[in-house]
Amino acid sequence: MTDRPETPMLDRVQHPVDMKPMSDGELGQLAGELRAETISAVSQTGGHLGAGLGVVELTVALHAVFDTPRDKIIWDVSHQCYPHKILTGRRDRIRTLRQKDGLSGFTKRSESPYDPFGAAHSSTSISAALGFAVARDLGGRTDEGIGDCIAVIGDGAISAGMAYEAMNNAGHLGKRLIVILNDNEMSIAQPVGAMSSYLSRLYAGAPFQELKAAAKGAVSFLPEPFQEGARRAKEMIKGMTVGGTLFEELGFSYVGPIDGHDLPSLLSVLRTVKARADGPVLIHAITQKGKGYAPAEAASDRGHGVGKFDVLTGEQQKAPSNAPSYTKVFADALMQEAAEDGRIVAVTAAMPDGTGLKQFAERYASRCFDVGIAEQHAVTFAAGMAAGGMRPFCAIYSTFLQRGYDQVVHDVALQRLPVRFAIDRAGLVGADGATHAGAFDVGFMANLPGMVVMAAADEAELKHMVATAVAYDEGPIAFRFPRGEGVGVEMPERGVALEIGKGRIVQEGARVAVISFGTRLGEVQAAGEALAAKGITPTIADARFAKPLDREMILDLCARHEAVITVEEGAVGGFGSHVAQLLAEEGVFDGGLIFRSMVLPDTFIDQASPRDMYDSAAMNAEHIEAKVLQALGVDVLSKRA
Ligand SMILES: Cc1ncc(C[n+]2csc(CCOP(=O)(O)OP(=O)(O)O)c2C)c(N)n1
Ligand SMILES: CC(=O)[C@@H](O)[C@H](O)COP(=O)(O)O
Ligand SMILES: [Mg+2]
Repeated sequence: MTDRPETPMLDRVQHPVDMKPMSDGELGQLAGELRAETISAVSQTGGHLGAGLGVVELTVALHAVFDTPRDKIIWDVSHQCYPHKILTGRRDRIRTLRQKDGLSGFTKRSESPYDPFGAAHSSTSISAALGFAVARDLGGRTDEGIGDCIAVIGDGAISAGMAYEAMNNAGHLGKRLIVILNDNEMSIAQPVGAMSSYLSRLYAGAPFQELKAAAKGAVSFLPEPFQEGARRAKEMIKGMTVGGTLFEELGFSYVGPIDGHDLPSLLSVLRTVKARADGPVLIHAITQKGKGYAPAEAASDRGHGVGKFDVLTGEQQKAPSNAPSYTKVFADALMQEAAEDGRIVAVTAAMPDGTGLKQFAERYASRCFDVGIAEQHAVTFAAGMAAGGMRPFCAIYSTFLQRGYDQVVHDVALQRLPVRFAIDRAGLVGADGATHAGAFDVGFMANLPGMVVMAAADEAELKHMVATAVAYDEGPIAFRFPRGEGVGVEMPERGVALEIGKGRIVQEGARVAVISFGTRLGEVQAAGEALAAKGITPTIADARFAKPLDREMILDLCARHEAVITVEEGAVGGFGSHVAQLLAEEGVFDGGLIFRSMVLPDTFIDQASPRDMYDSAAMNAEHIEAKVLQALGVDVLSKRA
């Protein structure tokens, strides 16, 4: 396979309508070329490879049978959408995936009418598709009209509660709705949980379709050649189980399992379902993540997320690294603490690799819990363990913790339970873009009574914060840290518990104090050096805590400086807002203090490198320098001249 494959059939497709005249044989050729083009594109951009490769045939079949964009295909998580993007007018930009000003790595309404619903967090597709179906039936309008509503959801994503809430509602409403369960027996890591085992049992050991094509309701949907087999299957299933599949009990017609790489079968089933469905239907397609690209098929994560790679060898480019990642520092520190304290347990919601807990699980199997994509449950489960005398660490990305917020409020904070929240991917994360930005956690955690909220300025601080969280049993405590590698500071042998609510002065200066919360500290220091060359030496402090604030330190800094500036990697409502509240309450503004707060702008920032994203947020060293000069009334332009 070359970097730019020959794609004569794919070259004929600008939009799905160009597939309509193709024969089934030509569609088969198209699928092969689409797979090659996907591999070629991702080799140049990096990104989510395995999931897209697993749905190539499904993507072709869906666009061949249905009439998008009138019919709505809603991809769950949508990390598998690259082949869909190639077929829907975006092939010319597919090599800009996940880059600044390029295509998003996920579906996005503003990008294309073929993306009727944006996603990136999982398990939303059935709810959204049902919403479209109800809108359709109530006479709602979109520019393209509304036809069939199709949710494509993975076996990992269907483990989340929201999917069941949606199926419960869909079964009750009885609207025509198509759900395709793309079952590749993989989440990012190995799938976990009873639902995963149930799905395996639905097809384990059985040939596709003829044996278990469907139980009762599904038979009528099947193409004629399958019906006799399905009838026989029904008889067999009757003998084996009480009632139908779980999906049928919820009110869906269940079709499957079918081989999701067998294009003729897929086309046949989709055409029949399109022609005959009169209520909710679930099609269970068995696929292979990474299908058709040996290095992805062989990888333990089936090529879930890859860097740029050599197509021929599969070898991925690795950026040189100067320091351990924050994630690794967290996980190592936690394992070190866990060796001394048997009450420490760890929880991840389907992200054992991403949170670093994989190693923890290997060493302390009985004390580490991957609960699947179930952040709400993860939080309350941790709360239960805390109530039961354990010291739970709930390791969740900032963006995914959003989903467990009521549980944080109602189950943890309200009961003052000592759950430790390790909030990874805080701040702007880069290629995953706005959906994955860790922008809001300081705001939504620090406003909760009794919650302690810390941010690590570097990897040594992170180690101390892990130790602080271990030692703190009075109530909930959270610490945040970003994606990517640390700054390379010297690391203590072991973390030391910090005094709760105490910051530190990093550099003494005059006139202006810059108080940093989190890893912008490096940029603040760089700004400090640039300012020193201009004759201004700022005092620099590391707040460590957004809650409780170090009132004494902050008020003292205000008393000793003309201007105070806060800097944080988060949206308004976070650290700076709490400082402003303190200063207002204490009447500090009445004395004429100049105060500025640097936060993320009030907009969702599209994907780019983290540095570029912070540039567009005006939060890099040069922006901090400019903010200091402006606060002090220094005319920046004439100074530069
Ligand atoms: C709410 C939420 N939690 C976690 C994730 C991280 N995540 C992205 S894809 C994925 C696995 C999805 O598995 P599955 O639905 O089976 O899709 P596959 O990758 O196997 O195609 C996870 C855990 C997410 N996107 N959203
Ligand atoms: C699609 C998704 O949500 C994850 O795959 C995410 O892209 C992982 O991000 P990290 O690379 O930061 O772990
Ligand atoms: Mg899967």
